[in-house]
Amino acid sequence: MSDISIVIASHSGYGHTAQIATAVADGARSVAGTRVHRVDVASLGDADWELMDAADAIIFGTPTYMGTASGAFHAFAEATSKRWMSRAWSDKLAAGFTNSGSMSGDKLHTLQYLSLLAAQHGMLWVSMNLLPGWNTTTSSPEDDNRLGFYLGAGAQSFNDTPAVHDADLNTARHLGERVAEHTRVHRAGLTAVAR
Ligand SMILES: Cc1cc2nc3c(=O)[nH]c(=O)nc-3n(C[C@H](O)[C@H](O)[C@H](O)COP(=O)(O)O)c2cc1C
Repeated sequence: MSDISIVIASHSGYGHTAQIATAVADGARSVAGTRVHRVDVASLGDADWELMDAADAIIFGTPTYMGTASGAFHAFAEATSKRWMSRAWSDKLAAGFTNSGSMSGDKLHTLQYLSLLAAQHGMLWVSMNLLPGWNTTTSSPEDDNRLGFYLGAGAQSFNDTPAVHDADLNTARHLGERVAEHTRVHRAGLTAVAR
């Protein structure tokens, strides 16, 4: 089977979400036969759009600003409307991640927004399938999925330091790996059906 291609299309105003995006990319790359590309949705060129058009999967990422995706990400989402019209991204796999300053910070709304964007494009959304951590007296904030999101990867970064949390990086790697694995399964199924 030829390599699959995954694009991580993300924005980061101050660098935290970019670190989460790197972890998602590392997770995806850990699956043999996966080519991973990163595009910054705040400064897209023709080559970036071509990468997304050719990808088997697109993983959307954005910080949560004012309870939703950043302005730069929203501008990108609007710019995808030409692809919406032509159904260029239908049946690609999709997933999402977000990062914000508060533990909740209304990140769920951002993940819902990302999944809706994917649904508008007719994409196939990949959830976390990672049970929540840090929800018993014996568990720890170092657990994977410490914030308990199912729809996508949620990360929390304190506003006064560039550091991001190790557990969130692990959670992001899990998402990237899961998307890559399912993208390979999907590709194999398409190939089998076409025979
Ligand atoms: C304009 C703006 C709005 C923000 N709104 C929220 C918010 O709604 N919820 C939250 O938890 N944090 C909020 N934050 C904090 C950011 O989510 C946090 O600093 C995050 O780590 C930024 O990611 P970045 O470094 O990738 O830009 C906001 C920050 C900015 C600059």
